[in-house]
Amino acid sequence: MLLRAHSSHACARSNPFMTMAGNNLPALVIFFCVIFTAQTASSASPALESDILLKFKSSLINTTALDSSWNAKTNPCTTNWNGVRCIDGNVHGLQLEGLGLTGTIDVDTLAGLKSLRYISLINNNFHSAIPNIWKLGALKAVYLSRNQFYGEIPDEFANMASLKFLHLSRNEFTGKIPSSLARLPRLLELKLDENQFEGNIPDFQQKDLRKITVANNQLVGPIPAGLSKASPADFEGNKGLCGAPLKEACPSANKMSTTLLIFIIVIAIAATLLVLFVVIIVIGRRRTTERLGRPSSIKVVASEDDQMETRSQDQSTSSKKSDNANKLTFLRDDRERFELQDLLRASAEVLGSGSFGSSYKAVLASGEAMVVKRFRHMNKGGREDFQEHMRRLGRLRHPNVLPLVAYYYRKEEKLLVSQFMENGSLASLLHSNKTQNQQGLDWPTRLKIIKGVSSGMAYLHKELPSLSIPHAHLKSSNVVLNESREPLLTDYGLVPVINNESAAQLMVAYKSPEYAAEGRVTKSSDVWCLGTLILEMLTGKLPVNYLMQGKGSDDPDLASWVNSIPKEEWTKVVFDIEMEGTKNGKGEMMKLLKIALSCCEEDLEKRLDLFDAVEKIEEVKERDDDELNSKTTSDEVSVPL
Ligand SMILES: Nc1ncnc2c1ncn2[C@@H]1O[C@H](COP(=O)(O)OP(=O)(O)OP(=O)(O)O)[C@@H](O)[C@H]1O
Repeated sequence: MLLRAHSSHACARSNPFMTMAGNNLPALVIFFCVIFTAQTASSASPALESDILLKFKSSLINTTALDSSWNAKTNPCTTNWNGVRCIDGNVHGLQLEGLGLTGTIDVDTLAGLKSLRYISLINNNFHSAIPNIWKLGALKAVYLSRNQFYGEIPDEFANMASLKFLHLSRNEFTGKIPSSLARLPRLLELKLDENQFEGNIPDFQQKDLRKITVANNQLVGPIPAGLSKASPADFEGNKGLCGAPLKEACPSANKMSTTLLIFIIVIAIAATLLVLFVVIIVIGRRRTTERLGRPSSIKVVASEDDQMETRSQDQSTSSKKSDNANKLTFLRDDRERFELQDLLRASAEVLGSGSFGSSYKAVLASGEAMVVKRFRHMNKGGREDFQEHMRRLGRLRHPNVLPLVAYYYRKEEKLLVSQFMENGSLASLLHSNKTQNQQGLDWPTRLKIIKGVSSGMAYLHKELPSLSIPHAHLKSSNVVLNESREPLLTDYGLVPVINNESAAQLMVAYKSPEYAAEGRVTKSSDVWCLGTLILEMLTGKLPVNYLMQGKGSDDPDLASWVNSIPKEEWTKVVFDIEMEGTKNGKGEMMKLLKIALSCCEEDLEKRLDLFDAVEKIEEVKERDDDELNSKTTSDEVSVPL
């Protein structure tokens, strides 16, 4: 309607016949105007969205990053307007991060985008009061962190019934935390840290609220009981806060009541018992260490297990069950077996502490090196479900999938054992500082690794079709390289045994845009991880945001970073300088870059399917393509995606 009115108006204004001829309009002009009006009305939706976006942009300042793609003559959803995300041809999200934007955020204009569900303006230079985003009642996610928004936030969120994610970290907000936030029915994540909020924390009771951080503000008073199980770090830096999960108890208003006194006595007794218990454990550990004759990091595992063993030796009535308790369960018949004790006796070295626990390298007496990874968050389902799933993983055989050799089950902790790969992880090869003699990874090697990884992924998706997401944790530290630098996937297929909450917090597929927007991962989330891994290999940049589990960094993901650079500059800016030695092949790199971007499409319907992605990756050649370069510059290569 709006557009139709505009068009008629424009027709009337711009046509000299109409003003000059008054009521005697020539029939041709009327005909032309009717046709023009009807045509523009029939294509109302996309044109209207471009008008709205351009109006929104007109109140922003410093929009150079948008100027080249935000073009009135094009459709924002079919011509990739920078930062505009679409679903079904309608604008679904605005992701304008790290672009140096400032000026006014015209929320009233955005209200015209009926499909808009999320807006991210992270890391810009906005310096104003908070925009009245509560007028956009259908938003699911609002990210305004790392700007200079200031002042009090009005208590106006009551109508945002769909809001799941609100990030306002690192601004200059003052005043109270709006209590209407505590009543939002679908809120999952609220980040208010590093502002100057004062007063009490409202009584958040939403049972689905899985993350709230108010660290480094000026809040006071007791932390509401509903948040007592959150991490203490999320409340630190507020001098006046007290109560769990912080250590500072809240002072009582009256005299200390008898109940409190009894409570303190009970705590004191419990603490004494705890100290005694710790002393016994320490003595036990010393005995174990003395018995084995050397200190080693894997003893952390060993000490508990050895105690179990000592206990079972002491108890002459030990049952068969407790005999089995110290046994490794092997998943393969095609290799020599060893005992848990062999691993414990072996010389051990800590490889690293990952998100789930530590990994150790243990060299057996035979000289073979194994990796033992401890998992602490593997309690989903019972022992039988766990064993069944391990057997399933143990049956997998593929040159790019590191076989699971054995496992050890205890309720509190599990150990997974696999073979150690001498060439280490792809992450360390890509990102560790190189000595003068060490060469970086050249283009053919990178392409070989990407092909191997995608082939392993296709195999997992084929063999584990019933898993909601067959890998779920694909990242460069979970790709290890054998002696010929063939890649092997690790830490795959674990979603059925990892606790839901830990999976959501720790696994990289849960950092995908669909999880942020809709709280779900799918098989396509693996494709997003594959795309991100390829971008990491092509750019040499770490995907910091998800590797840090969203902590301490609001950096854009790699795909958004690449998309924020004008296409003409991709060959100069995007590719890792370590591949500079590659004389030709830029066209092939460009093909792979485009495939990776299609794997990282936010719109699940547009994102490549895993098998299609793998097929396209297979088609990229390792050739040194003189022929290709003589015909076309790398920027002109068009990929049929
Ligand atoms: N089989 C292996 N051979 C050689 N290095 C390995 C092997 N398995 C793991 N590593 C390396 O050991 C280090 C620690 O691995 P670990 O899996 O504990 O943590 P991570 O991969 O960094 O994180 P996450 O726990 O999220 O998977 C990593 O650098 C990893 O690449």
